[in-house]
Amino acid sequence: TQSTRPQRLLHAVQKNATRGDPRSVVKAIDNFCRQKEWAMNVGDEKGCILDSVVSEVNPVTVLELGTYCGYSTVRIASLLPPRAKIITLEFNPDYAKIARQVIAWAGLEDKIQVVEGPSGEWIPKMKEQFGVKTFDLVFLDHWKDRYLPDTKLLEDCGLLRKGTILLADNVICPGTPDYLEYVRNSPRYKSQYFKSHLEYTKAEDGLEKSVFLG
Ligand SMILES: Cc1cc(-c2n[nH]c(CCNC(=O)c3cc(-c4ccc(F)cc4)cc(O)c3O)n2)ccn1
Ligand SMILES: [Mg+2]
Repeated sequence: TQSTRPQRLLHAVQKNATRGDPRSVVKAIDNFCRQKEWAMNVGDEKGCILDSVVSEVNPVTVLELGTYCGYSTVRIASLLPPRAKIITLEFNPDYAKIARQVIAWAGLEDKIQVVEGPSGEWIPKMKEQFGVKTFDLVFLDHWKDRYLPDTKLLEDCGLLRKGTILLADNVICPGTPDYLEYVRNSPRYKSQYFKSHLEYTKAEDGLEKSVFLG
């Protein structure tokens, strides 16, 4: 039977990356997506902006919304201090299966928990299920129409603290206009736009970094 794109991406990792070497996993995925098939990873250009924000925040507890094949999960986890953890939510079970294998190839399974299911259902369970108090960093990279409702849900569930950083992918392409309007106009956030390009293309896209002011 025909393989899927995530399966072909995983095979490219297993063929070209070194086990236990997260940076080689990231490079193998970027090469596959640039030379063979486009895929919706944050990519290397926006990935460097992600790296700089993660290094600046030095988070202990990270929430990622939208795992896909685990590219940004591996990118973030490779920069975290030893006892830091990432919880990453993925809606599609086939993507989650691939992501777990990419994460294992990078040797980062101890830092990462892949959770399957819709963000709207899992966010209210974070405290009781995973013993989370508040998140230091939230990377929004899931369904674009869920960025705003899920940000409000995170606020209402007390999962954000003064200084929590929200970093949102795709705020231009595919675009998240209602989310942008909210974080740029709400007195509870200080926002900054990092102009870049849609992964592996010349189309404009960017990341929006927003600090929750409490
Ligand atoms: C827990 C939970 C998780 C999810 C969830 N899990 N996985 C995702 C993936 C979402 N990501 C995207 O759709 C996406 C799309 C594009 C794109 C596509 C086509 C184009 F032409 C141009 C750009 C580019 C990107 O960078 C993207 O990130 N959502 C959903 C709900 N609840
Ligand atoms: Mg994205």
